[in-house]
Amino acid sequence: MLRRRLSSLLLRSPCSSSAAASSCHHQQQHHLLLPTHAEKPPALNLLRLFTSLAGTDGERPFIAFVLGGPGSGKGTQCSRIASDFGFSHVSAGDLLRNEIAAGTDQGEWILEIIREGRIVPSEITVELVRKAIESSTAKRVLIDGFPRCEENRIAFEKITGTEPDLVLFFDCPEDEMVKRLLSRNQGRVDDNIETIKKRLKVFESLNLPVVEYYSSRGKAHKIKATGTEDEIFEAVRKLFSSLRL
Ligand SMILES: Nc1ncnc2c1ncn2[C@@H]1O[C@H](COP(=O)(O)OP(=O)(O)O)[C@@H](O)[C@H]1O
Ligand SMILES: O=c1ccn([C@@H]2O[C@H](COP(=O)(O)OP(=O)(O)O)[C@@H](O)[C@H]2O)c(=O)[nH]1
Ligand SMILES: [Mg+2]
Repeated sequence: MLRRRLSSLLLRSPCSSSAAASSCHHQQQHHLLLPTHAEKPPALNLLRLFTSLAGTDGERPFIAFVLGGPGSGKGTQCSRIASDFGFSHVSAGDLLRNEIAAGTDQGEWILEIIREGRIVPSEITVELVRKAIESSTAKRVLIDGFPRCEENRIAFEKITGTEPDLVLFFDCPEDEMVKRLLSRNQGRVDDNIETIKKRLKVFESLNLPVVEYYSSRGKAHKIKATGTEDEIFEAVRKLFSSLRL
């Protein structure tokens, strides 16, 4: 059943759901990132694969993707994992907000996508994430809030030639996520009820399939994301303590 759903997901266009259709309106221009099985990664990217994710000792860092709905507590728990387990914390959302803060045309365009709760094209995010991993000196890296959809995942894996070692999934009920986002108070353009509703739809239709994909490969670990921050971190700590890092 899961396999049937996965294969149908992988066979169809990565942005074919209604929520995705609007999120990937630049799909035509990004044909190189689409997951046609016959397609080979561009030579330049293949070259990068051997240089960009390797540290000075020639090994890439341990990579954990941290996923969960908006407001599920990804950022909060990532900070704690980073300080207790020596991870570098790369937040894809923060990387995009840095682009906005830089005041470029591209930043303005990203702002509109975020304001509408849509997903920024992989071409931009994968490069930001790749550069952040490359410039980190840490041996362990958390990628918070990425990949957001199958297209992101496939583009990342193609361009970097690597898969995450672990995927953490914070499982949180929608009403709790909405409550947390409405009281986050960070002045974010997307923490309003209209955008939150769209983000929840995008999460369910596009991000959950990524979690299912990694579940089917035995890489995803689900953490119950309700309760206090401390309670949730206890479950996280157990998992990370059991890893051979
Ligand atoms: N366990 C928790 N209980 C209540 N509020 C929480 C909990 N974890 C995080 N929060 C708060 O909820 C909001 C969203 O958390 P955040 O870590 O930013 O989530 P995400 O990165 O998944 O959107 C923040 O204001 C944060 O302080
Ligand atoms: O890989 C990513 C990460 C984030 N976003 C955009 O940035 C917003 C905020 O992401 P962030 O992870 O900061 O939100 P959170 O889930 O933490 O509330 C998302 O809704 C998307 O519009 C994106 O397009 N691609
Ligand atoms: Mg966050």
